[in-house]
Amino acid sequence: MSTVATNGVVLGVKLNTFSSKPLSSFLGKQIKLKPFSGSSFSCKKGSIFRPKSKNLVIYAGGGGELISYVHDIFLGVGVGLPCTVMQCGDVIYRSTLPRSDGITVTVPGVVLALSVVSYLWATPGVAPGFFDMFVLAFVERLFRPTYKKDDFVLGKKLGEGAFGSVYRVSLAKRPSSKDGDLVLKKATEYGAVEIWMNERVRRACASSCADFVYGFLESSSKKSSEYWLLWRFEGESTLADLIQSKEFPYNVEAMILGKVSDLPKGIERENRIIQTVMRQLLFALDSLHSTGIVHRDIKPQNIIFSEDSRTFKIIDLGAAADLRVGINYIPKEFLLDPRYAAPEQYIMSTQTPSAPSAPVATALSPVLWQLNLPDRFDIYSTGLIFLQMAFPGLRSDSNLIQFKRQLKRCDYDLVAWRKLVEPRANPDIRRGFELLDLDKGIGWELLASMVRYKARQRVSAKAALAHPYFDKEGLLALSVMQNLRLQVFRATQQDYSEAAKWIIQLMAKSGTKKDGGFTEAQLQELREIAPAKKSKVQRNALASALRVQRKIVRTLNESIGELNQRRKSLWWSRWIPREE
Ligand SMILES: Nc1ncnc2c1ncn2[C@@H]1O[C@H](COP(=O)(O)OP(=O)(O)OP(=O)(O)O)[C@@H](O)[C@H]1O
Repeated sequence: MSTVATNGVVLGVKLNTFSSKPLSSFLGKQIKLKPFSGSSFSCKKGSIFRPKSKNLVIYAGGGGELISYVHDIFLGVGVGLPCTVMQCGDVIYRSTLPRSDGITVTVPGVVLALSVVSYLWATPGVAPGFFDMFVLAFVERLFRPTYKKDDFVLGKKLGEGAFGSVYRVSLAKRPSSKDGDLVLKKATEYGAVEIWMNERVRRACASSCADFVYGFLESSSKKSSEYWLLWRFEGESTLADLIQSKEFPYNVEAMILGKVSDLPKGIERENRIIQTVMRQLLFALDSLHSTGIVHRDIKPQNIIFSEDSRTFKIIDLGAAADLRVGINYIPKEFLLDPRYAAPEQYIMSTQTPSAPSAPVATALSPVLWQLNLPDRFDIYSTGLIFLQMAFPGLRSDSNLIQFKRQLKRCDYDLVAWRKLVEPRANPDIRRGFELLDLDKGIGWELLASMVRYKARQRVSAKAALAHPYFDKEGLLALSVMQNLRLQVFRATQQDYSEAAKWIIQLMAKSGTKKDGGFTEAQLQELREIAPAKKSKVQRNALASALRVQRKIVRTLNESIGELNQRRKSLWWSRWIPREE
């Protein structure tokens, strides 16, 4: 396919009416054609074309094929590939061409357009990200109120972490406002990341996280510069405070519903309350993940109850990673809370190179997201919160850590853990299993799909929200569609490694040419079975070599990550306002 409006080598010319030059002088010459009006005209290679204003008939072909191919592809989107939508014959005369009467929709065109749109909108969303960064963020900056250090009157200290202190504050200019209707965090480290994440969240899914007001770099103090972050005061209690109370979950019921339920106290009522908390949590997480942010520090201490909206919201985005542009791509080990962290240390495989630059990271983000499923890190932590809500015995730090040790000994298999503890369980543990076993064990099923060793086998926040556990009437009242959904959910939660083994066995015939199938050696490769045991000395040498190799790869990855981090911090920290 070639477009005559591009440059090319003249393959043949034919005098039509009049020409002052001999025909042969054009042959094999590199010529430059000026695009004529409506230059989107194209035709098959070798076909003859007669420009209106010239007397030459030119065989199109030669150079410029690549440009014209790209040109044709773009023309093809939604319009159809040129010669499939134009009635191009072998010999085309412009005057005989049908006049284009708008866009002609073709199947390949629609498929191509849909594929491009789905890629651009797939999590974490390249296209919405582009709009967010270059339009929404810009417009927001024009209209948002700005603050500086002297605008605040500090109140009570709410918390002090390793990376900053948090205070209730009020505005100095508005003495009438109730003391402390704002929360201020003075962050020494990770403040810039937190400002970035909070601004992204405010634009994309404001209801998921605490209501962020403003963040800036305050460098006027004698100490090293600090990032100041400002939120609206959401409420007094975090989920950690609430679950530590003996009254949990009844203390949450009144807060969420605004009244106390008439139902008698018991596991059914408790289950309802826990369901509501889990639904709110998963909803917040789903919104966060849909916009490409992974929190990485989900724990009851970072879930605040918003008194205004009567919902639980997420706070503390200092350890979050923005997978849309690759900020905080490689996590810092010490940021992860060992009590709630998933077994994998990294949200992205260490084989995934650190994103080289924001545009490349953005363009690749849907692929990297699907390859690594980084959101499942938060799902594991949320599963542990679910577990703590169901089992009061696991609410203390020491018991949670002991549970994690037990689970590790059971190869992170929650079903195996249940088999281990249930026979000798105390009444508290037994009550927890009873609660999860309501409605044919639908709560247990959801929990087990969240707390899994392999990230890929964990359910996503969106899929968890669609789980029948959240249907008010319980499993017995499920409609046909809901039952179908449950079956689909169960099918997607299967571990297919056994099925894969079975298929491999089926494929294993004799491995001869006559019977077909794989040879034993080929099967060995497919099963990824370790090669036959080597001698002890050989094995030791091999193991040491592998260890060294892995260490080198890990160190390289981490250093590249660090370097990129520093390089990247240059571009995105320009978005963070500084105090004037
Ligand atoms: N928007 C808010 N409304 C009400 N309270 C808040 C808000 N944000 C934070 N807090 C309170 O401040 C405390 C500390 O907040 P945050 O976890 O963000 O700080 P941090 O310095 O990262 O703490 P840590 O290092 O302990 O995690 C929270 O536990 C919560 O009680």
